[in-house]
Amino acid sequence: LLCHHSFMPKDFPTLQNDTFLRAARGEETEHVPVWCMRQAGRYLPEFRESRAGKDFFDTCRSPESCCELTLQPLRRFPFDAAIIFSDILVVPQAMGMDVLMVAGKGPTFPDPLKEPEDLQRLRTAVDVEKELGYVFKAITLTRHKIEGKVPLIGFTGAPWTLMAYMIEGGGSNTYSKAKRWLYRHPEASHMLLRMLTDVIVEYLLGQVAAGAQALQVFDSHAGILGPVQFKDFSLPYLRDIARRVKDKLKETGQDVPMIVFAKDAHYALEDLSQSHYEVVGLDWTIDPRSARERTGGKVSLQGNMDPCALYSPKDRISEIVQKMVEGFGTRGYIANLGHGLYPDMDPENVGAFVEAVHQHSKLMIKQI
Ligand SMILES: Cc1c2[nH]c(c1CCC(=O)O)Cc1[nH]c(c(CCC(=O)O)c1C)Cc1[nH]c(c(CCC(=O)O)c1C)Cc1[nH]c(c(C)c1CCC(=O)O)C2
Repeated sequence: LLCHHSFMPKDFPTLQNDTFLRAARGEETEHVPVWCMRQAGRYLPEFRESRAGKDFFDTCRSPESCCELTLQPLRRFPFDAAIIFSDILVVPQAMGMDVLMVAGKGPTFPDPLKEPEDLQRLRTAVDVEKELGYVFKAITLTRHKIEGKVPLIGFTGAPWTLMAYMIEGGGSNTYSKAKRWLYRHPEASHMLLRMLTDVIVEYLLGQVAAGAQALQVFDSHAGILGPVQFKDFSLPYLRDIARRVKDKLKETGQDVPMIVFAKDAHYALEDLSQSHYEVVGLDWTIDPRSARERTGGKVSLQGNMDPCALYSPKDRISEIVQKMVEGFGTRGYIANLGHGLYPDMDPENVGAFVEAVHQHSKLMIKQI
């Protein structure tokens, strides 16, 4: 990896707002930082216009488009972080699988993995620079164009979540095809999860070399696993990813905060808080105070307003935010939603959410 990226000085603009990075490390801040999952998304008319008539993954492969879409929400709202526009399914593509984005249906694999023999179809040694270099280019370009306003977050899907898509061939209610593998083909499952982990580690390191200042790992389908299967088929790989990325970055004196978001995995909160990630992301099914207790102040927390609370009138949003910030406390806390924004949400209410986080937290911090 070193020889590919050669760590050329990229002369990035100086970071002016490091609130998000400080909160990730549990340091003092003047306000609670805030960003939203899917902040670059279809709820913005300018996003819909930029995306109109273009294939989703073609857009992902255009660094200029990714840069523009990443910057759009920052022009409207004082978010404290940006997340690079891309998708978690670029990793299965890099391993040789076809993935299409079908309007009204979502991601679709025309030829999903059916049986363990199908693993032979996957590329074993993935050259991430060759297959995913377009993401690295998008990150470098965006890091320049963001002009140091806020940090840029890179991301990946977690091994279990990607495995689930590769076997299901798309979204599912039960994920029974993917879970069938876990019960019927545990060894092949572990082999696939190991293959994904190896690619993900290189992919995240490439994103940091390209300019990502924080990394989030999305285990969106963690909730479909129970505690026993999560411990066996997800947690070890999440830990391995953080450990290997951090060890490698340490060699070059870099320190990039990592966030793990295992949606609906409340049963795993204690384990997640001891899995080498600085930040644990939470969905809205977890009470802020109990999340603090259960993680014992070992990590920063991120989340977790129910996205649907954004359908409330603005004064109600402000009250909900106040309770949430009081529950988490202002230290070691990054405000976010418990999952992504939906396409029918009102941008004005997103603005009200951001403003409420800043307002309430500033007052609370002054009173400490
Ligand atoms: C599961 C998952 C995917 N992609 C992602 C996840 C993990 C987060 C989560 O749990 O939601 C991650 C993701 N996808 C996208 C981002 C960009 C950054 C951001 O959050 O603003 C991120 C971080 C863009 C996107 N990825 C997608 C869109 C919308 C489609 C479009 O722009 O045409 C965006 C903005 C498409 C996508 N891609 C995926 C789905 C389920 C969908 C929605 C399909 C649909 O509802 O029709 C897979």
